[in-house]
Amino acid sequence: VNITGFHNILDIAAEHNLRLFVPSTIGAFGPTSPRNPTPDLCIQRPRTIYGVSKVHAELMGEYYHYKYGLDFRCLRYPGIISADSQPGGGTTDYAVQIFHDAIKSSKFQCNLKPDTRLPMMYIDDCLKATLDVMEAPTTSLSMRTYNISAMSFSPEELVQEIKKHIPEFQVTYNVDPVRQAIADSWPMKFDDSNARRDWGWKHDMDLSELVTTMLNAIGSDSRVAQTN
Ligand SMILES: NC(=O)C1=CN([C@@H]2O[C@H](COP(=O)(O)OP(=O)(O)OC[C@H]3O[C@@H](n4cnc5c(N)ncnc54)[C@H](O)[C@@H]3O)[C@@H](O)[C@H]2O)C=CC1
Ligand SMILES: CC(=O)[C@H](N)C(=O)O
Repeated sequence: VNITGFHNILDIAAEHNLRLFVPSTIGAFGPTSPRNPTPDLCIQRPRTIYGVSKVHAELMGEYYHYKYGLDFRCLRYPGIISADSQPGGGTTDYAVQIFHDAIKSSKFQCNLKPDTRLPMMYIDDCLKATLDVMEAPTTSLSMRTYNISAMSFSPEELVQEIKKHIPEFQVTYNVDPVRQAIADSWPMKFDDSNARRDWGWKHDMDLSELVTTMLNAIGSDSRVAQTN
């Protein structure tokens, strides 16, 4: 999807003079990238095929832009958190599963170390940034691939915020060495100053409001399910 399928998309977009958006990720960086903060432009040697495919997408999109004039736009998303979809097994998805388990049982087993800091963002901010960059005037874009950021937190910080709502909430840590190694190679904090300067990016939701929003959304879904 990120490589062969993407080549097809590039050719179709160039042929039909389309404006093309491609999501990249914090995973497009690796252990030799600066991590705190990680700027837009720095070394990118990810050690996952996911990250390699995303760097490929960023570079191919920018090649088509400079070579063929394709209006390619790309955002590096942090871990995206929403109540609308089940976690898909990603390295940041502990930060989605934790809310479901907190509501269901007030217990959660975390697969990352308590101090593993990663950039995160609520889905509404992700969608806002995507629409904003797609509607930005071309003349405002000094780059074609931008970091965007909202918050960075660790599992222990997230747990403390959830405990403000569910004091009995209990967490145990059963670290998954594969996901921990990936997380330890990713940015801890994003520098998104270029996006904020060029096209006015600004996030709306911080950690405290994220926890309130997610617990309310999943809590109400759970009550509806019980009623049904
Ligand atoms: N969820 C996250 O935290 C982050 C996501 N991203 C990127 O955002 C994009 C979307 O991610 P998610 O929504 O989390 O993924 P997801 O796995 O939840 O959704 C992917 C969707 O694409 C569909 N799909 C798969 N193959 C397809 C194909 N050949 N043709 C058409 N549709 C196809 C799937 O049915 C699914 O609905 C991905 O490129 C991912 O790398 C980047 C950073 C963070
Ligand atoms: C941050 C990502 O790109 C992905 N969702 C993951 O958590 O692995």
